[in-house]
Amino acid sequence: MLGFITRPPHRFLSLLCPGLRIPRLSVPCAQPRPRAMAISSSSCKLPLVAVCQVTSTPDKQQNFKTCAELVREAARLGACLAFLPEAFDFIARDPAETLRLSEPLGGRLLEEYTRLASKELSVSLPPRECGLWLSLGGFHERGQDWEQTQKIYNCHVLLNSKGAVVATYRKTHLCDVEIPGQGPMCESNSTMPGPSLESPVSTPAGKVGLAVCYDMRFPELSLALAQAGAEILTYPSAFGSVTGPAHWEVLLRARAIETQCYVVAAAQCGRHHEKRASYGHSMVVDPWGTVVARCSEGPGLCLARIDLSYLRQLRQHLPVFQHRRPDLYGNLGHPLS
Ligand SMILES: O=C(O)CNC(=O)[C@H](CS)NC(=O)CCC(=O)C(=O)O
Repeated sequence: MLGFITRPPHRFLSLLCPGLRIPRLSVPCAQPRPRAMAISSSSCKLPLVAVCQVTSTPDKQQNFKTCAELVREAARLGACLAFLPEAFDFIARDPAETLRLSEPLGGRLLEEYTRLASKELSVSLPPRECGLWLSLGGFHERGQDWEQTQKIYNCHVLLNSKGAVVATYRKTHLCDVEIPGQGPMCESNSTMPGPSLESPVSTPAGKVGLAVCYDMRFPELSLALAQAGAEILTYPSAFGSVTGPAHWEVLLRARAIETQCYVVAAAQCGRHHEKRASYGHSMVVDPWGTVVARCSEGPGLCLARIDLSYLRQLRQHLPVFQHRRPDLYGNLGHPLS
């Protein structure tokens, strides 16, 4: 069976999508393929997810336009769940601007996204089995304590296909780092750390565990989510351009291998303004650690199918969760409350 594990059949479903203007040809199952790429009709029924890559700027309206175009494209291509990166709403020039541009969850921007997610069901799209869910990976949220703290939360919001907020997770590890060559990041200047983890959420693609960007450096969090039932871990990001080449893919693949989850990482890319750029390289990693989809340079999206029977099989063949020794090192990532 090892051969099966190292070359899972769904590996061939990975799609490399060259940017926003995806040729229709890259739609899975939409065209004849060479034999090695053949997709059985049953794999066509596997849920398709879309990972969107953008370059947010301080211009909220323009950012929404770009994201909405990608989300519509994802829906048209048959995705049941689309992922947007951290700071999909905007990337500001300084903490004061970040605070000024922020909104509460009940504000206008989320209302627009609600309309976007739910509208996609009713307009003249081809009928789909699933609606379009949206992972909004890192909304600058004015929380209930805004008046007292004058600080925001970095909030990962999950909308269902009716546009309802089904889960929120507020980034718990804030990125206060000074990497030579990258410019200092001090997220806590404007942001409060979230108080708790969020239990994984059932979606049409599988059970999604919510995290944000810098959280990926803390395997305790991913283990906690996996032990709470996550099948897909999400790390919407705005990763730095120095740490990116060194750590991004290694961390994401490590999180996928050790939790035996799919890992979906929608990323910011390119130059946001004169002071800031991000690494890009949005990707989907399967539970074996294979990168099954990745975005090319610049704004765009890539697609991947989520095969939960493969995930379960892998967990049976390689039962690391049964081999843990909490008696030696404690129960890292103990179950969520
Ligand atoms: O600033 C905003 O508006 C949104 N937040 C972010 O972009 C955050 C904090 S500055 N970025 C990261 O966490 C990058 C982590 C990273 O690059 C690493 O772990 O190496």
